[in-house]
Amino acid sequence: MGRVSRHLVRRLLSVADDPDAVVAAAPAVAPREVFRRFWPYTRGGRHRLVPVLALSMIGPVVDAAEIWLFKIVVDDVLVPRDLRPFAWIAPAYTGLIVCSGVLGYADDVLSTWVSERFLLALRSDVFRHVQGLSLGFFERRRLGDLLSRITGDVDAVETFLLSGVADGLYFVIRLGVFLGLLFYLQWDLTLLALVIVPLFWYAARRFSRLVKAASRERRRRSGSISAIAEESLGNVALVQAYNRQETEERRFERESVGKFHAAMASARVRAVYGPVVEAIELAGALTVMGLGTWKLAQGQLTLGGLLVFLALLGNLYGPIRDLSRLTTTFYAASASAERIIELLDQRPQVVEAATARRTGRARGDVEFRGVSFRYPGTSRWALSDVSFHVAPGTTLALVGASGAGKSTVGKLQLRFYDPDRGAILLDGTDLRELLLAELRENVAVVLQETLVLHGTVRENIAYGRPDASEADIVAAARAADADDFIRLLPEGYDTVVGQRGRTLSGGQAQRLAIARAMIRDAPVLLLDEPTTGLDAGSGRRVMAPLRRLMAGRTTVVISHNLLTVRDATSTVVLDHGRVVERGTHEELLLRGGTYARLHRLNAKTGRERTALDLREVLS
Ligand SMILES: Nc1ncnc2c1ncn2[C@@H]1O[C@H](COP(=O)(O)OP(=O)(O)OP(=O)(O)O)[C@@H](O)[C@H]1O
Repeated sequence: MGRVSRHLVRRLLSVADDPDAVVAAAPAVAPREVFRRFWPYTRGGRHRLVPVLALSMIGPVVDAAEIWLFKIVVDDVLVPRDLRPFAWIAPAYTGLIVCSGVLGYADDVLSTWVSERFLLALRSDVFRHVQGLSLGFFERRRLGDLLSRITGDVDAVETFLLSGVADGLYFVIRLGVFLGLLFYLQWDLTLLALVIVPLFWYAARRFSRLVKAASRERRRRSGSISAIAEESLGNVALVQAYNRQETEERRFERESVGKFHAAMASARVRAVYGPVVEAIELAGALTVMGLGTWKLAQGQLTLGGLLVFLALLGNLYGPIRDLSRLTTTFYAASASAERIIELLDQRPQVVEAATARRTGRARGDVEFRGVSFRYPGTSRWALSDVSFHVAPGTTLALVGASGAGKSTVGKLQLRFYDPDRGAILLDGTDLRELLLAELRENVAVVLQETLVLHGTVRENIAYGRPDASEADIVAAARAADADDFIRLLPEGYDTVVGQRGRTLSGGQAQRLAIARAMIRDAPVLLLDEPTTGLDAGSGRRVMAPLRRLMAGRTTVVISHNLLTVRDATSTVVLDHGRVVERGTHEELLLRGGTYARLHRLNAKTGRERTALDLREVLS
């Protein structure tokens, strides 16, 4: 091929590059590795693979028998014009068709069962794995892309491993049956027919590489499309309030167009591949036909024999062509497999020690001992040498300007991350030596963002303790001052609150979260700005239930709200990740440091304070 035409072909089949990708392509993985990784998921259905294969063997045998009957029709009925053999040929034909119908049905049902079982096992495992990853992973990844991998890409792995392999074996069996028959009929013609096989393989290899590139791009774009849809629709209020619909549409369209181009590139590859394969096939058939006709003229072959040979040849080239086409399908599916493998290769940053201890219910003694922490991939210390101690049943308030590291303390307390230096202790035991589930059982959280699930009010409260009784739920709601408003909802405790509690007010959602923490009845309580986002009235209303919740528990409260901070047994002031002051409210005021300054500032701004001031100024 000349240089110009080679360049033309490359352009025709190339996939456009995208320098500012929303979702990056997963690293390439060799097909053998893909098999090694996913073969174990066939465990549940492996015993049924044997009948599936046995059934797929019968198909080609039936087809071969049909062609053989055709030979008999030509040589024994048509050429001698003798109708007698037809009396047994007709029922034999019918029998074969019925037989292949029944077996085809069994094959379909069984192979679908095996595939779906595989998908069931793989999808559940991928979900379980992703759910077990640390918070840090989710803070860096795009949710939409994860969803696209768990749904779309998992399906493609099935193609790679089961349908693909089953089809491959089926084609090999067909190939074997027809090749055997052809050799039996005319070994020299058969050898001649096989001359083109290397050409098939060469074409398949060249094309499959192009198909893989296009498929990778398609899957990556699918991930980007889901990611953008999830982000735009998930923040629809922001998008609409700021009239950003057009920008979002453009972003969405850019990825959709990218997917379109990738799909077109893939179609072009396949469209070129089809005729190339046909040309190779034709070359083989013509050569065979030439030699066959010469043999017919020489009387070495009957007409029926030649016709059957050509019919069988079509059946031989079929599976060869299908096998080579299968390699392109394989490569396309392996692009998806790579995206799943990349997910499965993610290790949780926080791992439970093999020697993790069972502690049962903690007393609630919390200590940070010289804790320093940097978020993965960042160079700034979010916390530097932070130490404090909270005795059981007491309250520690964490205050400081925005970005000082307060929420980070909460994340470390829940062991969403491990400190780089120092240790966090619960009842004197390093958190890294505790069972993760047990640690979290001992800590209840109420966060600034309202964590409300799509479900009924009852389900949302019982999320804190799934075995809670109806009486427990109502008691928790009462203690959280939520019972009154819940009863006024259209269906009371059975009212469905939208995702993230969209059908509730901020204060109501917060009280629901308090009820959930209440029902959990954990010895340690973590409150991250529980009154932020609420107006003065709602904030005050939440205070009483909060106090009830805090009573008798070790509480770490991150707050800008004077009411919560004043109640605290002691207060720690953080600045740029360091503890700059500590003491009680009065001590800190007397000291005249940061706390006192912030307090004075707040007194000045008084009622006019805005949400922004609240982040900078302690109230
Ligand atoms: N997931 C993250 N990855 C990287 N850096 C982070 C991450 N989360 C927080 N940070 C950084 O760590 C620092 C401390 O953040 P943190 O959320 O603890 O502050 P904060 O005191 O709770 O602030 P605020 O009062 O505004 O909630 C900030 O500089 C922030 O940019």
